[in-house]
Amino acid sequence: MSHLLHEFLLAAARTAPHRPAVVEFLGDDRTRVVSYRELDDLVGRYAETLRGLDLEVGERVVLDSDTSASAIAALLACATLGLTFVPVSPETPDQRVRTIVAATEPALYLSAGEGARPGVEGGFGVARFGPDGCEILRRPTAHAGLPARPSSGPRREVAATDIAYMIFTSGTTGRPKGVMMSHRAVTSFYRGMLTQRIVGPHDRVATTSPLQFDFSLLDIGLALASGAAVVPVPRARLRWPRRFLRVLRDTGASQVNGVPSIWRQVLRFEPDRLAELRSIRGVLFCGEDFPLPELRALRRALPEARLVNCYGATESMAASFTDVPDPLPPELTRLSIGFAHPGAEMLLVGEDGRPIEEPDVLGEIHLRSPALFSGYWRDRATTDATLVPDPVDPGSGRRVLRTGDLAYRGEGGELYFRGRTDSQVQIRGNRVELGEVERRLLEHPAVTAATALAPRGPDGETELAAFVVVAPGAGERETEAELTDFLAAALPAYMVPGELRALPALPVTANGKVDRAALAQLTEAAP
Ligand SMILES: Nc1ncnc2c1ncn2[C@@H]1O[C@H](COS(=O)(=O)NC(=O)C[C@H](N)c2ccccc2)[C@@H](O)[C@H]1O
Repeated sequence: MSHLLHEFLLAAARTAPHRPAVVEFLGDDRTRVVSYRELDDLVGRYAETLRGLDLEVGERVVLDSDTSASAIAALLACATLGLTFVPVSPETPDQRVRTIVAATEPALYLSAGEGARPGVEGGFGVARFGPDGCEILRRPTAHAGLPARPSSGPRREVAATDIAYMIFTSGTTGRPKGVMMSHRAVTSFYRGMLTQRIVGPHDRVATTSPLQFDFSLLDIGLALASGAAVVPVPRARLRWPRRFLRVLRDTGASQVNGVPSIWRQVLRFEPDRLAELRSIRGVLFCGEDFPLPELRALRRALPEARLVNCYGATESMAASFTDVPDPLPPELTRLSIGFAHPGAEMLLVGEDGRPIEEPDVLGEIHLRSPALFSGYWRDRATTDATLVPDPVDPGSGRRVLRTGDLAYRGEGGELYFRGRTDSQVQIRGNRVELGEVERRLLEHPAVTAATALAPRGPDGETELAAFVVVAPGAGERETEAELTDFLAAALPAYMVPGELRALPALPVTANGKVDRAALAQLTEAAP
């Protein structure tokens, strides 16, 4: 199997060209199937058009689209030419696209729509792509960003260490960081993922994440590397439980991947309709803790499905795949993130820099893996703070990924996620792990989802606040009052939120994670 992304993902085009590679939902009862042969042909046609621009390996291409057969062909065409694609999607605000364009100085803006976003200026070329081909609307005026190569001609050979894509994550500093992932890192991760045998050639993998989120790239890799089909779920259909389930039914989806929040409204309002979808054999989720009451509801609706908790960061695409216990023991209060996929290792490191082997001791996860990113784009300092010397042998020169995630080991050595290092807050001088407040809230029978945060109040004091979603039928106001007592009965006073509110739903970010910044704005402490 090749170390190059496009060869790795199109291998099935040679062995099973007629099998479906992408199944697109066109509207109720109407789908469009694109075979591996057709996908491969589209990649070839796009690559031929892009080759005419005479770009060099390593130049950037901003790829602006929803997930679709054409978008998959576009990213594979970029990979074929060694062009680094930078995926953005309709959820990416124009301002953020402008920031990404300014940072990456792309040679080309490749869009499924009408071209570059309003206000996005630069010497880059503009091209539009679709099922019928790729059309150059404006040639690049300058190949920005690459040092001139006086001697030899432009670089054409694609090496596995070339950067396949760059994903911009909103760094905690607020300035987005460009995570550079090489062909070798991505295909190494895909190999590790394939050992889990999550899907086979007859599966149809529903992907619900926007192209700007690398979860979508995991889904595309999982499907295509397994000879299965990708089923892009239109984003607008995710918000309506019945419409979402209709897409899964009409496309014959057998695997459904997404962050926990995609299930929230389905489990609340349409659990029975979900239970009717016998074709669903597997669910994979990632990105944040899946609230256990909701996970139990998912298990009840899909008793036969394999549920996989996938943990990891964009800097290595992911790191571990852990099956949710079946049945889910009633007394279970925490989900394991298990062990790293074969070929990788998650170390726990204490504050003293020493590796932790014994159970029940909190440490920071450090990842050893062939899938590690190549660094943050033009940000050496942040890269060096993240790709740190191997804690087992600092003098060796080897580097590992410092994840910023806290965890502890269970009796069998398996890991349990315990929040981010920056989710440890000090409340009136006491250390508080926000996850602990959330877990206690989730133990209340009326609570189905909970988020705790510690916004800084107007007086500079850090106040504890919590937001919950209560089960249908549980009164929101009385539950709020009851919950404060429920927490006070189990937690020290400084861990009881001063503000506790029930919401019909938790706000989520474009990637579907709970939007803590939006919740902080709702608190009384907000300026
Ligand atoms: N299963 C988890 N439980 C609990 N906290 C988690 C979990 N998966 C991540 N996280 C958290 O999310 C952080 C990573 O955030 S991220 O860089 O935006 N990347 C992602 O969220 C998605 C990630 N690249 C990915 C893509 C595809 C499959 C799996 C994972 C991790 O460091 C954890 O803090």
